[in-house]
Amino acid sequence: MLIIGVSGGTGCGKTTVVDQLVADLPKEAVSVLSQDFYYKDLGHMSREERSRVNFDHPDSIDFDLMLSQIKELQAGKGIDCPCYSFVEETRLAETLRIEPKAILIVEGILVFHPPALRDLFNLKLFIEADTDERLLRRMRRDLSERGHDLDKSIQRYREVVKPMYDAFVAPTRSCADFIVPNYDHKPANTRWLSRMLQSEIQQHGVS
Ligand SMILES: Nc1ncnc2c1ncn2[C@@H]1O[C@H](COP(=O)(O)OP(=O)(O)O)[C@@H](O)[C@H]1O
Ligand SMILES: Nc1ccn([C@@H]2O[C@H](COP(=O)(O)O)[C@@H](O)[C@H]2O)c(=O)n1
Repeated sequence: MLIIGVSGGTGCGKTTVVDQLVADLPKEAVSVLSQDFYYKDLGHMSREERSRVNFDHPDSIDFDLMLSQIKELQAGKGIDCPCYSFVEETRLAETLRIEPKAILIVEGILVFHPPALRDLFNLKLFIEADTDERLLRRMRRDLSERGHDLDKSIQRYREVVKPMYDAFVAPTRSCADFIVPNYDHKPANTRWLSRMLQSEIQQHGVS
């Protein structure tokens, strides 16, 4: 199994780039894991308490579970991974079945932070967009999809998102094999990677 890590700051376009790659590859050959699936279960907290959690700090993610599930996939076993609601800000009761395939893409702002996870990747991509553009994309998404209001979104960005990006995300840029630009209305070029992965699949099969 080839494991590809995709990281970069919030709003840089990780999901967009991963979707592009998945669309270019046979669906039986690729599965995707998002770091977001592994936000810790905060079901024991009130909505008010959850809204004060720092969701950009590595401690907010259950990296132990994430690592053990990736290792299960590597061992050829399917996993039931947790599902997360951004609106409820906690884990949902349902799980998502993911089967092992030839290529596993793992994406998230902090996936290059824990050395044990970083070292599992055969290829590391860091997606890059201007900071102001990332902020604008994020605000639009927070308001339209994640149930945040404007004040909450601005406050979180100032107090948590930006300082945590500087402390935990930006320093991992240098460990990436490739920096992939994804500027405003200039979609990232991922054709080179799709071609490389297609030839890998042809040589080694889909599972
Ligand atoms: N090159 C681009 N130009 C304009 N908007 C983009 C571009 N890439 C992504 N977006 C938009 O920005 C938002 C955040 O992108 P997304 O892929 O979800 O980022 P991430 O997963 O890194 O947080 C989405 O609404 C997406 O459609
Ligand atoms: N309840 C939550 C949990 C996380 N976030 C934000 O999501 C960002 C990471 O996801 P991306 O798709 O943007 O990479 C992270 O910056 C958290 O602040 C949230 O808003 N609410």
